[in-house]
Amino acid sequence: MIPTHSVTADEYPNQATDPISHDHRLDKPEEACGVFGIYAPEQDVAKMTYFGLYALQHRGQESAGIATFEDEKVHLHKDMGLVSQVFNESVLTQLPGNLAIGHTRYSTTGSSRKDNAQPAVIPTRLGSLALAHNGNLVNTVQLREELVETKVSLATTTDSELIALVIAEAVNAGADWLEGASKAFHRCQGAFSLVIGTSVGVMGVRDPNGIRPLVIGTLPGNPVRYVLASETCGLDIIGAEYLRDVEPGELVWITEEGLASYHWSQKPQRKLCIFEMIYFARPDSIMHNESLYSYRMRLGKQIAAESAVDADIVFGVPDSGIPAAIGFAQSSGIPYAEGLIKNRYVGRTFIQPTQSMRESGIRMKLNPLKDVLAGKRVIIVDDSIVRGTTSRKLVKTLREAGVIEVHMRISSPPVTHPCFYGIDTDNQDQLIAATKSVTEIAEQLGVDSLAYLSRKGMLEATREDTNSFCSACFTGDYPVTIPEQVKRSKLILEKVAV
Ligand SMILES: O=P(O)(O)OC[C@H]1O[C@H](OP(=O)(O)OP(=O)(O)O)[C@H](O)[C@@H]1O
Ligand SMILES: NC(=O)CC[C@H](N)C(=O)O
Ligand code: SF4
Ligand SMILES: [Mg+2]
Repeated sequence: MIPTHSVTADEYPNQATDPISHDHRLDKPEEACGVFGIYAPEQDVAKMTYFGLYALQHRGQESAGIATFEDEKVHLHKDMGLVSQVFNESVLTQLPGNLAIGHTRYSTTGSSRKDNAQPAVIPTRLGSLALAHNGNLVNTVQLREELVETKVSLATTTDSELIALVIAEAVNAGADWLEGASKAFHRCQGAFSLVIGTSVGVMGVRDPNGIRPLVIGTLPGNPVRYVLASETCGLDIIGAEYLRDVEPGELVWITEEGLASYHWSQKPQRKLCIFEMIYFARPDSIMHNESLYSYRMRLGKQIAAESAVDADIVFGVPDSGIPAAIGFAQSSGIPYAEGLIKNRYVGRTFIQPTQSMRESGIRMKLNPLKDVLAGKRVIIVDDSIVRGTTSRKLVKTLREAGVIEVHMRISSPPVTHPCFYGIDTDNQDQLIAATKSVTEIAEQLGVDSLAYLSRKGMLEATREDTNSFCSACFTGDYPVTIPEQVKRSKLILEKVAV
């Protein structure tokens, strides 16, 4: 267990100790986070938040934190590590309150260190606010400059703290919580699904495009109490029932009076991240009234229809490639088998911060079943190829295990563009499909054949309006304009207008 300590909001540092220029990971997105919020005075809100974060652990594994509000008093505990390492029974008992918010982080703006862990707690004229953010702003530099100009001191190098500070600025200028928050959101550009705690209640907010998910649940009992979570798996774990999504451009305000809804943005236009559906969110989470497991199975069926090939067995790359592989097997009639066994104690390799950690992580994580594979023609299905690290290693491993033909099928299109909204698909020059054709990638990976899913197949399989998704990492068509200087940091191969 990692030793932890609890701090009150008053002890929270408010001096900038990590100037922007010293932070090598500023504006270098890596992943998306998990957020959770609950208003339930009759419950142990810290413990409920702990369980909610536990279910959202796949969204961020660097740090975790919980803030509870006990009337005017804020209790905050956060540290580096997994939820199970940061919290234990005795820490949780030091977090009493009527309401709580929580966060699991994968840093996207600001380095991975304790000061940058969330929730961010900021004092205001109306008392403290605590904020947990999933997403990534694209106007961080501009916001930071505006705040520095008004002599606001920064305690962290995250974009999330800036959101909290602009809310505080509006509140300190005389606005109430709701006015202050909606004023502040107009200054933020990019992806933000937020859960905000105050002494009065909990807010749930989504940016006008609803790029990152955020759902509302209800707890059984009288009066009805409300819960917010990044995904429905965060509701299931505490026995809350899924009510609905927070809508793009919506603010829900959960207090003793119940839940009130406000539409703070005049121009909401839904652009949910399609990568959440393909890979990032948990397969047991519900989006559009069905599990992502079902959507991913349909993707597998679709790629089987688009790129059939003869083989002896089909298997998926654990974990996230499995539903699509099952769909492929069902549709093609080729038997599904397990070809790789995953060491369940190794997490997501895609989200490791360095390439060498990713490389060693894959070997530790996946081991071939030689007796199943030897002498076979195999179809291996994965949800995505980003840098190509996983596939390159796996093909080598399969050949060593005696496989005679490797046919790789990917249940998404080639990733050609970086993400600026909170998932680390890396700089453009690191994306294998940004510089190579499918034939060249197949050669580099050493497969007998390689096929990706079509963009049309990916979008139509959602059974939703195909315009209601962000799919910029497959197209370069970014729904929220990226400032030129931010573009230049990652769109290395494109001609960026200056
Ligand atoms: O081309 P790459 O850069 O290697 O990235 C793509 C791989 O990373 C992800 O898996 P990961 O192992 O991170 O997580 P999972 O266990 O949820 O599948 C994804 O499912 C691909 O397998
Ligand atoms: N991955 C995320 O959603 C992280 C939120 C925020 N941008 C941070 O870096 O802390
Ligand atoms: S660019 Fe890709 S990963 Fe980023 S939000 Fe859009 S679809 Fe998701
Ligand atoms: Mg994977």
